[in-house]
Amino acid sequence: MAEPIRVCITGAAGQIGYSLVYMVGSGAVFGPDTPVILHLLDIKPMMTVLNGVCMEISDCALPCVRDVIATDDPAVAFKDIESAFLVGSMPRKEGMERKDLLAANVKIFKVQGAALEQYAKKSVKVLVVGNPANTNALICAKYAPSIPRENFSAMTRLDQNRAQAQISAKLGIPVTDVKNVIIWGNHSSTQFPDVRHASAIVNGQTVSVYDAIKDDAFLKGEFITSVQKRGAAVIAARKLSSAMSAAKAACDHMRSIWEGTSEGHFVSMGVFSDGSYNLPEGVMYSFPVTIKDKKWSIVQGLPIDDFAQEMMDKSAKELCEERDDAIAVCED
Ligand SMILES: NC(=O)c1ccc[n+]([C@@H]2O[C@H](COP(=O)([O-])OP(=O)(O)OC[C@H]3O[C@@H](n4cnc5c(N)ncnc54)[C@H](O)[C@@H]3O)[C@@H](O)[C@H]2O)c1
Ligand SMILES: O=C(O)C[C@H](O)C(=O)O
Repeated sequence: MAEPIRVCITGAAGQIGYSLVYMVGSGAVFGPDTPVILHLLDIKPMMTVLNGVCMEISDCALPCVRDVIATDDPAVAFKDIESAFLVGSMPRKEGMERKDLLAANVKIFKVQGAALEQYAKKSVKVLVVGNPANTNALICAKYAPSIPRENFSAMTRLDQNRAQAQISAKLGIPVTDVKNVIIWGNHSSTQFPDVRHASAIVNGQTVSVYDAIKDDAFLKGEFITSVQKRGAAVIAARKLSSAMSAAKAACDHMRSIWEGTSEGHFVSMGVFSDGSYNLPEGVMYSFPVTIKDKKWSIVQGLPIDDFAQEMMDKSAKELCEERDDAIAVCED
């Protein structure tokens, strides 16, 4: 067996944490032959609950789990970690937008950025799940200046998975036969789920999703809005925000970083914008990326029509506003 990897999960006593600790412990992210030492962080009042989670991890008898450290101290939680899932923060309730969480959550990511700076390995890969995820990731990176900013990313993989699942249902094909669906922009209702560059295997042939569906009105209308509003639909139904699917997406995201993307495939994640596709720099924007040796590169040169550029710009504008609000909150 390989050397163990120290992996931190924040908000480990919460809903997403409950699914995520099991998935990471079962080898779904770093592989069945890589042992993990789980560093589980939550706040002091949740330590009894977290203790119960630890009992259950033990009772799962997971072969990959070498040790579990449960704590309310970021100094302990982030010590020498190589991978971090930053989940711990408040979820939205029915009727709220994710950016309504900014004032409550962004300071958590300021404090945790500073703690990562002090205690984590400089090579740590940090995935921000807590909402508003793109802007929280931006702030977290800002307060961890000695960790390369490319090591921070925000989760839009759940949106990608949702879009992929919708296309597979529409075409009546397995979800694995749909590839290269893109999520552009913010993990919010301004995101742009884009299938212009996606392909699918239909009757044994690889075809463009656009040509296979042949329904411009659906792809520019209902498809986009249903992905944009899926999180709210789950909250309306469950009275709680998505958890199992969010944990699965977080695992997919981190596994893509660890394993890389395969030839001809790309995935979407919120990363530092370098101004590609005429979008503003200095925000965490979800782009299609390929990944090799744990480093992502934005897929370049995709043809973008006027409809797409308008959608992409709208989400960029929202991210610039969120960034300015977040900086103001942190400097308060
Ligand atoms: N990016 C995405 O696709 C996506 C998907 C689903 C949920 N989310 C977000 O993930 C976050 C967590 O959702 P949940 O359903 O697990 O919420 P939850 O309330 O069930 O759990 C959150 C946990 O975080 C803990 N916590 C709060 N502040 C903390 C801190 N400073 N340090 C460590 N832990 C802290 C809480 O005590 C709680 O145990 C929310 O912000 C939610 O909106 C994002
Ligand atoms: O919608 C939410 O608030 C939770 C999460 O971001 C989701 O997309 O399900």
